[in-house]
Amino acid sequence: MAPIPRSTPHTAFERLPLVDISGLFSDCAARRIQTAAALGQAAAQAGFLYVTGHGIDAQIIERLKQRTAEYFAQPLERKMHDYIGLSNNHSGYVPEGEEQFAEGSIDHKEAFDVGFDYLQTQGRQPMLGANRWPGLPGFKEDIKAYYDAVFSLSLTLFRGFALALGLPENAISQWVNHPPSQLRLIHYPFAKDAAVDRPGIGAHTDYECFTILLPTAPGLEVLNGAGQWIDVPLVDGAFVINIGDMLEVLSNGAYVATSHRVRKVAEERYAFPMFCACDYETVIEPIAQLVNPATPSRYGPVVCGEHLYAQTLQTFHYLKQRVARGELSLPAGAKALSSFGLVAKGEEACHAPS
Ligand SMILES: O=C(O)CCC(=O)C(=O)O
Ligand SMILES: [Fe+2]
Repeated sequence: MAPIPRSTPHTAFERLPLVDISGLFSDCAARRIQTAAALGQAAAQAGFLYVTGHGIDAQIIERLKQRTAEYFAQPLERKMHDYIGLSNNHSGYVPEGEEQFAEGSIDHKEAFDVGFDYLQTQGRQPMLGANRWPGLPGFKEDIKAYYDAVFSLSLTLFRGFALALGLPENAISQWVNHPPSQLRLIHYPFAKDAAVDRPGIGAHTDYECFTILLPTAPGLEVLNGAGQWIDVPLVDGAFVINIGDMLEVLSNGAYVATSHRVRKVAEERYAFPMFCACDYETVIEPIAQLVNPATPSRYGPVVCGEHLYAQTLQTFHYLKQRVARGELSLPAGAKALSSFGLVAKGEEACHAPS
């Protein structure tokens, strides 16, 4: 799908807006609506914002950071026991170079991908099943505690975005029961004397509805409406939220997926994006109430899980090999990479995985 003009262009913001979302947890509908309006305004103007008042326990966050640092400090051969290519549902360790968006471009990062941990046998999908957990003591418990906390926050945000779009509060969250939403634990090593100066992650938009990101150091940059890359410094106690391709489609372009990238790190850095999707079989297309003669439908439908899987099949080495060997094939009508969202002109266009 060719990029289309934005209905709501991003502004030339110089810093990300900050929204205190504590009002979304209120029993008072008027307060929820008021807070949702602030959330919607930031989503429309920048597509990227800080949120405070999210209610996630600081200890859960501390333990996530600690377990992640312990995990990546292990020798490579140990981490390769958890190699993502050994899983049936795309969870596990992602070594540097495993994921490639364009020939020759390798991001300087390693990751561990954690899925919804869907334990039922019925309804399993390529990106929805039981996680491949490493044996490291405490890892599963502490990472799962963070996943569950952020998943619950995502439901509150789904309701907030629905309200902000003038829809019933459950208009989107009704499709979020056991989605292929992935939490990535990312490690950007700092190699002061590295011969090759490689960026952390090239410019991209995220595939899903939105991402709840926790970074541990600066390095993230976001493209504003004037085409400038804006720094995202850390704000104590805040998460960074960004709109992804699928909320752009559901909102019929009211919110636009914002391009972002991670520059070459100046210190060791970790980042924890939680990519918030809808259930696998959800048809992602502009929500009917947002389509009218003044704002006709701007996007065709895609099936949520199939779209994520198709993008992943085209970027992960182990999956590309399985496709090449004829063991797997792209879902019918799969879109090429970078089919949604608007990426920086002249930048290598790529999408982050999910
Ligand atoms: O490391 C970060 O701050 C952002 C990571 C990111 O954009 C991604 O994984 O999609
Ligand atoms: Fe991203």
